[in-house]
Amino acid sequence: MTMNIAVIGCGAIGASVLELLKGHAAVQVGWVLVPEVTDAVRATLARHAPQARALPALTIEDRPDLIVECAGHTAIEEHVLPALRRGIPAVVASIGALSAPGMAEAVQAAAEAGGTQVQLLSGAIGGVDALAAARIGGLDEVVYTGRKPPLAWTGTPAEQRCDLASLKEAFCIFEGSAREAAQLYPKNANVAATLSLAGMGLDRTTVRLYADPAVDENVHHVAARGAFGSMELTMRGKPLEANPKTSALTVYSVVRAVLNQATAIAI
Ligand SMILES: NC(=O)C1=CN([C@@H]2O[C@H](COP(=O)(O)OP(=O)(O)OC[C@H]3O[C@@H](n4cnc5c(N)ncnc54)[C@H](O)[C@@H]3O)[C@@H](O)[C@H]2O)C=CC1
Ligand SMILES: O=C([O-])CC(=O)C(=O)O
Repeated sequence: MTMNIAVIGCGAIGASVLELLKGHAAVQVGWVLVPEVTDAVRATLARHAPQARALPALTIEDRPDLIVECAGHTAIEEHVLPALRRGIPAVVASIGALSAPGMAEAVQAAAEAGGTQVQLLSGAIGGVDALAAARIGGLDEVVYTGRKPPLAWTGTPAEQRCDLASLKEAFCIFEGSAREAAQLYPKNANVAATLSLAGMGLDRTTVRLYADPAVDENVHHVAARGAFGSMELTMRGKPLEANPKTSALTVYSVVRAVLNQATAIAI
């Protein structure tokens, strides 16, 4: 049976997800939710998902089997909560949205009210499975360091901390909790929120963010220790051409999650 999904967002991630799901036997994209149906959105749909309807929100008649959020923090309140309340399951990329006061509780309440589930994606990071398992035994420390080229921090508070264009060496633009990082850098610190929700929580996970002219990838480093032992992981994610803030692995993580819901064996 074909699963009929709604994709929220048609930017760098959304468009690539549509491209990868194009023609897939198990999944059809029936809806693409965007604030405005621009020429760029129409062109993307014409290329990759001509069967999909682009609209600003689902109507009560629209009932996808799954909604797939790859839009931004505001999409959680706008689209994910109402869908969950209607019993439509969701997969979510903008995990940092759960750092806003009351939002994690609101997501949980909406899923419980609808008798459904929301999956928080691993996105640009790996090792979330290990960290979430390690949490069961007890964690003592989780430290996340995110390092991106200066350009990836344009349009963020980093611009007030340094002159991104003239940086000659790595500059620490943020040090603090994952909660604060996710609030200040909603397009760059979703990974920090994911690791903290899997591990020690938004307030006890140490986060350092760097603008680093020496890297041309998005470098994510996690160090954790606890009853299980310790782990250390470095991801060097290639940025998407359409958005240097976002690593390509995020797209593959979205597609993996969708296919895992649509196929007999999930991995
Ligand atoms: N978990 C992870 O590892 C990562 C998560 N992300 C999340 O994914 C989001 C999207 O990333 P990109 O595609 O690179 O961004 P983008 O800026 O290229 O595209 C965002 C798209 O979503 C649309 N959009 C924004 N707000 C919306 C709303 N409330 N409802 C419907 N559509 C909306 C925009 O119009 C645009 O089409 C990021 O803002 C971030 O929250 C991004 C990178 C990694
Ligand atoms: O895509 C990435 O490298 C990570 C990212 O932007 C985020 O954590 O929000």
